[in-house]
Amino acid sequence: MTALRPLLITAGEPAGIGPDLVIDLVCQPERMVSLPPFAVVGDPALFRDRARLLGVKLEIIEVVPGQSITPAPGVLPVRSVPLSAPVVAGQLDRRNAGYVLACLDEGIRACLAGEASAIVTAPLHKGVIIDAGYPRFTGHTEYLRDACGVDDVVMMLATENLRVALVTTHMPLSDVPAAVTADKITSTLRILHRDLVRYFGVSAPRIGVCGLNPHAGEGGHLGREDDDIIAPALTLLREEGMVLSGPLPADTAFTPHHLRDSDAMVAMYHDQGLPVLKYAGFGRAANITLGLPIIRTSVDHGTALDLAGSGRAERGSLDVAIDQALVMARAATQGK
Ligand SMILES: NC(=O)c1ccc[n+]([C@@H]2O[C@H](COP(=O)([O-])OP(=O)(O)OC[C@H]3O[C@@H](n4cnc5c(N)ncnc54)[C@H](O)[C@@H]3O)[C@@H](O)[C@H]2O)c1
Ligand SMILES: N[C@H](C(=O)O)[C@H](O)COP(=O)(O)O
Repeated sequence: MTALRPLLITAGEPAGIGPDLVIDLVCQPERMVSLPPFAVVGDPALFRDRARLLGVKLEIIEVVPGQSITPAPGVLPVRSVPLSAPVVAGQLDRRNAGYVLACLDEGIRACLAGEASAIVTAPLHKGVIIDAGYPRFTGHTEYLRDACGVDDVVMMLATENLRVALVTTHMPLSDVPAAVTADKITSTLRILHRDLVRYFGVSAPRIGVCGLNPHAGEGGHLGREDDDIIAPALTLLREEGMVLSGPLPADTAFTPHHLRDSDAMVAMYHDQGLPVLKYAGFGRAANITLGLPIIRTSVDHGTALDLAGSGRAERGSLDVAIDQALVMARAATQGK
């Protein structure tokens, strides 16, 4: 098997639990013997201070692009990006918003340059980045799309037996109906279909698609988008050979009856699909950005400022995100 290039993990919001999670990761001997080379992108001083707060003994080794070291328990390989301001665990500071984006930029650059096999992102705080002077920032997903120069990407979260992909992502609920266009639906489904085959080993994907309105519009009595926009888009894609069910009434789309026949379920908006996924597998799911020229996975949770530095943050989703990135990176290597 071809050796993978190093994996990069961005530590995300420095006042959140991202630093705690990567420190916890490298303290697990069984994880360290099973992982390929990796490095965390962030400020070494942040990890040193957080390890002290957590009462953890940590050796930090700074690595440069192209350098990889064999994972070892208690050793944190760091690709250094300097903080702009000192960090207090649990307290956001706008001055570090540029640092969070610089870490992300370094991960993207390294993946695009072929120096890294994938990027795994710990959570960032969208609000503090927007407040710091990046008004168009809405999340990693959209930032990665723009940084990688692609027209569209798909946010999919996956846990043991459920995959949920979204047509629309980070926008006010009031903007959703106008954003559910035929083009957006067809683009989402084409990206999802292609990446289920490419990265998830699903040779002939069966995809369920939720409607937008209650009871998928109740024949037009509870909204017209289901009949006028979603159904025709699905008809077009079926003519291309896709196996799709829907538009399904979203309230029953996630019942065993439908899930049994679906390799992924598509929701029209964030809180139509993600509460179901997080109910089914919070802490055991990964967030995957499909449609990028690079591989990116993330955790299923946010910055949890209330837990930063407490030692109570659970690492489960970071493990799943790392494992998912490695599966995808190996699939990409084999596909070449
Ligand atoms: N991948 C990402 O970058 C990502 C994902 C989700 C949310 N966020 C951002 O995080 C910020 C905070 O979001 P939120 O408060 O809605 O959600 P959150 O996930 O940070 O917190 C929700 C609840 O879950 C708990 N929790 C979260 N992660 C946990 C963990 N690993 N172990 C134990 N408990 C955990 C928190 O303590 C809190 O009670 C927002 O800015 C949001 O946009 C980022
Ligand atoms: N929608 C994601 C979730 O609820 O878990 C989260 O906000 C992260 O999104 P990005 O990966 O785009 O930052």
